[in-house]
Amino acid sequence: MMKTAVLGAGSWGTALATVLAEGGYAPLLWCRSAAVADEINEKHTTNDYLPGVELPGSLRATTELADLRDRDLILVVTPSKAIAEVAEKLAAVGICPDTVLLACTKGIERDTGRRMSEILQDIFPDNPIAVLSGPNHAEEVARKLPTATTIAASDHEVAERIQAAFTLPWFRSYTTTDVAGVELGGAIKNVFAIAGGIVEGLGLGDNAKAALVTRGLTELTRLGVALGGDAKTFQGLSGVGDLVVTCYSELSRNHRVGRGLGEGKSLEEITAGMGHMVAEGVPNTLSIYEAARRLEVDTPIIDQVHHVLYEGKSPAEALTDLFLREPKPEVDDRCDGAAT
Ligand SMILES: NC(=O)C1=CN([C@@H]2O[C@H](COP(=O)(O)OP(=O)(O)OC[C@H]3O[C@@H](n4cnc5c(N)ncnc54)[C@H](O)[C@@H]3O)[C@@H](O)[C@H]2O)C=CC1
Ligand SMILES: O=C(CO)COP(=O)(O)O
Repeated sequence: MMKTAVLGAGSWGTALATVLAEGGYAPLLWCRSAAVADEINEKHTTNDYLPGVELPGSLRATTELADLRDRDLILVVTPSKAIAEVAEKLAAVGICPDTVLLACTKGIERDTGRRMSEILQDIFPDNPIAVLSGPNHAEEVARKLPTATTIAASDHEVAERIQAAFTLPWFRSYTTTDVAGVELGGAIKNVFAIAGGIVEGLGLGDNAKAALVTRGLTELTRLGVALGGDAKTFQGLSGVGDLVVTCYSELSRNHRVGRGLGEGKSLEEITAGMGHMVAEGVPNTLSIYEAARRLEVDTPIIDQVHHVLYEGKSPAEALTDLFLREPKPEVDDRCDGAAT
């Protein structure tokens, strides 16, 4: 059986560690904080991240990166802004060349536009790199509520090995070789999750939400294909699946950011109230907006979320500007029937 570890003990890293533990993989969870590691080892809880959840006894925590040296599979689940720094530290302690690194963080690096798996591949050029992403709220996974996800690796055999570790009566995983598509869906949907929250905060109703999700999928696909993903992948769990779950769910931190903005709160006020929790859509809106501008892809909803977050535009004005754009057909015949 593979020896496993998880790098990053926030809600998602810990929830994924519970899946591995339930499958008999006895994961080692690397925590930045000694207090979090002690709580996990002594009480089998992590009340700041997954309150009310009893963690499996076979899940052990450590603060020593060197303890991860002998692992066959390492899940990387820090926030996107920390992934390069933590991965560099792991590289400095050294891991085996055949250790598989599985990126579970959702985001795109600003300035370089690198996906999380590309950051890992640059730091670990000889190691196999894979990605896990889907409609997966940590709080539900940790409570063993039925969940499906996607595992991507350019080498299908690697994806299948990981899939075996993520197959339980309540956790199902699917494989693909479209690494870019899976990662891009998870990162880009964060921006639409903020927009979904804005729709709720403004009290705009269900028609508006359906329009956002549908037009959002068109926009996500258009940008995702331009950035190297396969259009079919965006119809799957890591694309439309994740878009729907975060646009509709109160569990989504990005959704909560958007709702606060719609209710008239400032971004600073909202993020201060979220404590240690990351809403990746906040930095991701910048990196994704900038990537779209570099490629000259039309992204009207992403543009408006950017203007609300970073240019002080009011959500109501952003909505009016979206609706009063030049009228156009829903499907553009000039583009082989692709939605415009
Ligand atoms: N929470 C969820 O339901 C899901 C989260 N994700 C993604 O997983 C990633 C991690 O999110 P969560 O676990 O939810 O985070 P979280 O908001 O629960 O906690 C953040 C974690 O990151 C750690 N951290 C912050 N800065 C760090 C640094 N510089 N070095 C090392 N660790 C650092 C904190 O100590 C904490 O453990 C994000 O990219 C998120 O989008 C993906 C799917 C589901
Ligand atoms: O990605 C997620 C669910 O699939 C978690 O969403 P948030 O980061 O918005 O909480």
